[in-house]
Amino acid sequence: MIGTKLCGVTNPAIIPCINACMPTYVGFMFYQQSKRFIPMDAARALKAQLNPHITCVGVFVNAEPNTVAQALERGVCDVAQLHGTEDNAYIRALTRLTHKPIIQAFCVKDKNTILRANNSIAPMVLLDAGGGSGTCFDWRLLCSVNRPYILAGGLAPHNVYQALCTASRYHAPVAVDVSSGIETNGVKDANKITAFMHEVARFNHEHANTH
Ligand SMILES: O=C(O)c1ccccc1NCC(=O)[C@H](O)[C@H](O)COP(=O)(O)O
Repeated sequence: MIGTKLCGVTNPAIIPCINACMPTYVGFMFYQQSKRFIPMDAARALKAQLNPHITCVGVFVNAEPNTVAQALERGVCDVAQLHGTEDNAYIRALTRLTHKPIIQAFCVKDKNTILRANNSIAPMVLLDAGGGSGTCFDWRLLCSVNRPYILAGGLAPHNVYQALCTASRYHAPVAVDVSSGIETNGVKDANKITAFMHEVARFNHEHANTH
């Protein structure tokens, strides 16, 4: 079963739709320069309204390890996604402060990015095109992946099924991540969320015995 991560949630009005769809993860952007930035107090309030079986991911860009560890330890989020230039030394420093799960994001440009992701000491990597940009990378590069990963970057209801078909020829992701593709005019859109989740469920149903 391939999971789902709905990223950049800021609006309490979308929570009933998310609870009805039951994604694996919901992402909160704690990077102030992001147009999807949400303060930690507001994220905590949204988390309290989410079904407790949904895992909340805090997205950070080159934040101080202490800031990330505190958000995890105080329960603002369950998992930290590192979306800047954090390296293995940073991850070692963070894991001295917290044992909570970490996802390291990579903006895939070429095969070299995939090789760097393969060598990450983070328990999970997210392969993206550019943070929240709505653009895809060349999915054929996934032929070089040799570890569990989350697929991101320009996914949307119209292309997520095809992305999963292409990725699964090489190495299926554990989950797909989406942000821009479930928005209309910068706001999360219940119809697009439902359509995205439906497409992933369709793939899972049709490939039930192959992953
Ligand atoms: O979403 C942002 O604004 C963002 C800004 C800076 C770094 C990361 C950001 N998003 C992280 C995510 O996990 C997005 O879901 C991922 O990049 C995919 O975004 P999209 O291509 O828009 O689906």
